[in-house]
Amino acid sequence: MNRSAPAIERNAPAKRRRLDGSANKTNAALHSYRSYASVRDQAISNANQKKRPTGRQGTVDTYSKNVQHEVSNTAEEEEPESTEVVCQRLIELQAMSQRAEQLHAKNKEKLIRLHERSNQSLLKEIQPQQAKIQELRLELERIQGQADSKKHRRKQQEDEIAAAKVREERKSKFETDKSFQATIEKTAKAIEQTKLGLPTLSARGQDLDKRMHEKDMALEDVRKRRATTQQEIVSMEKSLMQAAQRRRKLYNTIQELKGNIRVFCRVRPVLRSDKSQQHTRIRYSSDDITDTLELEDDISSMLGKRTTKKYSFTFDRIFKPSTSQSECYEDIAYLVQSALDGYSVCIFAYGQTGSGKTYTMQGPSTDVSVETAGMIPRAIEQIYDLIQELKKEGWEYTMEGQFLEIYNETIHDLLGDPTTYGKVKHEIHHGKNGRTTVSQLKTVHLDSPATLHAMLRKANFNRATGATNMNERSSRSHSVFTLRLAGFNRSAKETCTGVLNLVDLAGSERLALSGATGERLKETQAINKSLSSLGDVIHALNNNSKTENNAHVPYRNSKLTYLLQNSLGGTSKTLMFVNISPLAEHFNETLCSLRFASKVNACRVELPKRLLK
Ligand SMILES: Nc1ncnc2c1ncn2[C@@H]1O[C@H](COP(=O)(O)OP(=O)(O)OP(=O)(O)O)[C@@H](O)[C@H]1O
Repeated sequence: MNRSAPAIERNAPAKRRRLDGSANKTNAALHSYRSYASVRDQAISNANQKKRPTGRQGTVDTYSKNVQHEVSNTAEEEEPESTEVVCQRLIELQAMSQRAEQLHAKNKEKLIRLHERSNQSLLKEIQPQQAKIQELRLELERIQGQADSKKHRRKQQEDEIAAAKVREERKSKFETDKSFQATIEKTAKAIEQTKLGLPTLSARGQDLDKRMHEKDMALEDVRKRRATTQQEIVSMEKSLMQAAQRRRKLYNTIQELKGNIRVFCRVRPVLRSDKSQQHTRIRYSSDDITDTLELEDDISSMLGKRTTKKYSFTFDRIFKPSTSQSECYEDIAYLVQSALDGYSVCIFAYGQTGSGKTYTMQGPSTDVSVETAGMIPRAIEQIYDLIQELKKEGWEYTMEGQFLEIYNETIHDLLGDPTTYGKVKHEIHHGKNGRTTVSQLKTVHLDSPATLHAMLRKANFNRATGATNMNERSSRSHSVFTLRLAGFNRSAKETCTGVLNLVDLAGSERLALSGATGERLKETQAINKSLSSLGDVIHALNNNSKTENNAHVPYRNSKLTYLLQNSLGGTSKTLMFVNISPLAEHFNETLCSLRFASKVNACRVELPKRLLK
């Protein structure tokens, strides 16, 4: 309705214009007819005036003439007509006039009707529009009214909210004030009560203080008793340790008396650089005297049944992967002391490549520190310290070091000129006094730890010469560090000489290496020869100890066994480190090394004797 109302309003003027047009046309026709009728009426009236002065007949004639004259004047100048014609004409004119009048009236009536009709239709058309307009107006007014009432309501609400806010603020202020007042009152009451209870509290406080003091005293007493107990525990632990040490020493002495070569086993940790991180399952156990390790291996039978096979080995000491260099050294320190006491001591490391022989003997190839230093630097350090101690008892010591390498069954002087390798022949001699010497070896006088470190650096450098890398060369040759100690006690007129041999053997897995050619084949054959000779020597020594025979021991079969003759079967104090890898992929090689070490452990050698000059 709202949308159609303006349309109707828009169309109304056009319709009005159309109706006005037709009314105008009728008016124009009426106007022209009226002009014509007025001219005619004027003529007739003129004619009548002219006729009136005379008699009736004369009047008519005059009138006719005048009319004729007037008509001719009015229309055109015509020929004078007869009265009859004029009358006739007049009658005609009158008839015409009547007809015109009638037409006029008719037209007028028609026009009026037309007007009325058009007005009515207009009215009809306008009426609904007006009604709509009215409706719209009413709607507008209603909406306006609603808007106004809403506005009014909103205003009222706003006013109410503002009033409520004011009320709320007043209320909260009032409540805050009230609660504040209540708190003040409460606090005042509490203060009052506290004041009243103060004497009781102070009495209770004193009582508490007294009890606290008593408890403190009791605690102190307990502390004292605990400290005493702890001291007792420490001293008991100490005496237990001492007892264990004594038992071990005793055991060592028994072993020495029996002539056994002692064996220490060391398991290296899994390294980040190891390709496979899967390790062998190893169980460790120990009693007061020996340590045992048990390797576990899962075996599948032909029928697919899986069983776990265990391999158990007992050695004098077993060092777990977590054992530090210093812990390892603690157990060989007494041997180093023996070298100062005039014994020949030999410590050698056996194991496959990468099992930690060089690490044990010297320390890591990089980042050597006080913690990671191996057995050689620690031994020298200890010897220096002991020499200082023994000075107080009148002993003067000198130390000399030699470092050789057995590579392809040839001895190289690691402290000499590497360009002369293979050109200089080094001979091994065993003296009657149990001393072994090698000819043409450079001897370094070790008067300070610094000279020792310089010597080790030079030996390592020479060992690396000609090899693709040091680790490779170290696994393909045996290295022997010899420390000779000569002591003289001026006041006691006593002398003593000791020897400490520290041997890092070639990788034992090389024994199984096959398919090598050229230089590698030669190396493999040489390592095979020396390590299998070592095995043969151990085997023969074992047999001798079992049968109590003194059968031939094939020391001369390799440079290594010949060099170590006095250490293996002689009067030396010998200790072997069997280094093993923790990795599952090296399980078989580990097993071989442990079996070999067990045989070495069972070997009986001659009783150690002090070396004489
Ligand atoms: N107990 C250990 N703690 C930490 N790292 C070790 C330990 N034992 C060995 N390693 C590391 O394992 C790697 C191999 O050790 P090492 O070179 O001593 O073996 P190796 O048996 O002497 O080998 P090769 O026969 O080739 O001379 C080195 O990187 C070494 O630093």
